Order: sequence, then C-alpha cells, then structure tokens
Amino acid sequence: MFQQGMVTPPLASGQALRLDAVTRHYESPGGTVRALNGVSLALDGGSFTAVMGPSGSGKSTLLQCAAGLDTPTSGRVLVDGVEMSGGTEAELTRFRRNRIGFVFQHFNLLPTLTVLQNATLPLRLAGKRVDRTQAVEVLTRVGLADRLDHLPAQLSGGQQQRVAIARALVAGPRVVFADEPTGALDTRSARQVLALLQEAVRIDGRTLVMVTHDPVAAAHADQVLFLADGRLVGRLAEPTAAAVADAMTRLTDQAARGRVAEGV
Ligand SMILES: Nc1ncnc2c1ncn2[C@@H]1O[C@H](COP(=O)(O)OP(=O)(O)OP(=O)(O)O)[C@@H](O)[C@H]1O
Repeated sequence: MFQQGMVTPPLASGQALRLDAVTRHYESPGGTVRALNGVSLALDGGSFTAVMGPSGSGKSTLLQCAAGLDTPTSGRVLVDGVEMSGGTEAELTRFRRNRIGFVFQHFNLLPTLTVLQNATLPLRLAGKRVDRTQAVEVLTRVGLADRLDHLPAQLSGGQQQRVAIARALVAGPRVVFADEPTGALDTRSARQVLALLQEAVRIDGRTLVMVTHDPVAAAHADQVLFLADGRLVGRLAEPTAAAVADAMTRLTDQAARGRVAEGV
C-alpha cells in the first residue's frame, strides 16, 4: 500500500541506519537549493530499502549524506546508533570504513589494480590484514574466482560491478549504499547484480539502501521510499514493479504540475 508521509519510530537497538531531520542546502548563484529538506527515517538491520523519486528530488544527496560522503547542513545521521558527525575528517573516514560499503553506478574501480587488489582495497586503506582466503571467498560468491588477476578493463560492465560489490562487502559493513548500481548494465547483468545485493541482505544480514530509477530493480527491495523536492513523501511495502511504476507516475505528474504552477 502506498502510504503518504513518514513517521520516525523511536530509537531501537536493531536500527542500522537512522536520519533525524536531515537537511542539505547548497548555495548557488540562483539562491539556496534545498536538496534535502528535513528527512527522517529509521531502517532495521537486515532490511533492503529502495529510494526513488523524480530527477532532482534529492536521492543522491540523501545517499551521500547517509553514507558520510557529504555533510548535512543540519540534522543527524546515526549508523548502528552511533552519530556520524562531530569528529575530524580522519575520524569520519575511519567510521565509514568500518561500517559502510558503497556501490556506484560507474563502478569506480582503480584501473591499475587487479580484481583481487580492488576488492581488498578497503581493508588495506583501513590498515587491516588482508585475509586472502576470505577475499577469494567473497569474489567466488560474486562469480569472479577465475578473474582474480584481471584488470578492470579486461572485464565486462557486469563483472566490474560485481568486483565493486565484493569491495563493498569485504570489510563486513553494517550498511551498504548503492547509487543506481544497475544503471549502466544490460538486463541480464542487472539481474545478477540485484541477486547478489539481495543475497547480502538475506544471507549476511547487511542493511542495503539503493537509489534506482528502475521499478523492476526497486521491486527487489522490502520497501520503497519516495522522495520529492527533498522530502520523503511516501512508502511502499512489499513492492511490485507495477505498483512502483504507478506510484512514480503519480509523483512525476505531481512534480510536473508543481513546476507549471510555479511557472518554471
Ligand atoms: N553540489 C551541488 N551544488 C548545487 N546544487 C546541487 C549540488 N548537488 C545537487 N544539487 C541540487 O540538489 C538537488 C538534488 O540533487 P540530487 O542529485 O540529489 O537529485 P537526484 O534525485 O539524485 O537526481 P537524479 O535522479 O537526476 O540523479 C537538485 O536540484 C540538484 O541540482
């Protein structure tokens, strides 16, 4: 059922991610852009949430703020009940490395590193010992056991994204953020990537937050949160692709009507 409005439940021990009244404003020559306008949400550990909304609604900004890659103008982000602000840049980086994984649309692999080196980079950056057996296990799970010494340029897009998923999972993060992880992939590779992300939730108990424009991808999640104009405006539990597409059509129409009313 599509529910309008969002209510944040009280802090619970099982909460992996919580945002309290997060805003992100940008100053631009045309005035202040309110990319996020008071977003509150709470996600349980082991849940899979898709975030959707019209272009410019604030999806990427939400992900970047929640993942500690960007700093909110106001509000709080808590991962595992621990607030992700107030420290130095080095502390924030350490916090992110220990608790957060990120999958990008365009993979962001380092071209001169092999598959194994790319996948274990977060461990080496964090100064942790690289357990080769465990790293190979992760790469085997994403179907790349026979590609360990390949460079990214020697792989297909789908294979590169699977390396990126291994990299996001290798340090055992509490929350994994994925920004359009299937946006650059063909249907078959997209399906494989979604299955791997789903497995990370169902088998390993990771908490996954995925921005997507694709209703079929969103239907893999437990719930879809809808953003419009920097606010959470609705939630769809146990989504089907048809219900997600329907809700998106309504939101996009509303956004277009809003722009006409404002004379944009
Ligand atoms: N660095 C920035 N400086 C100024 N404005 C920005 C900046 N980053 C984002 N914005 C603005 O904030 C708003 C939200 O952007 P965001 O990229 O989060 O939207 P989105 O929903 O992810 O869009 P899309 O689906 O097109 O990727 C937009 O109006 C965008 O132009």
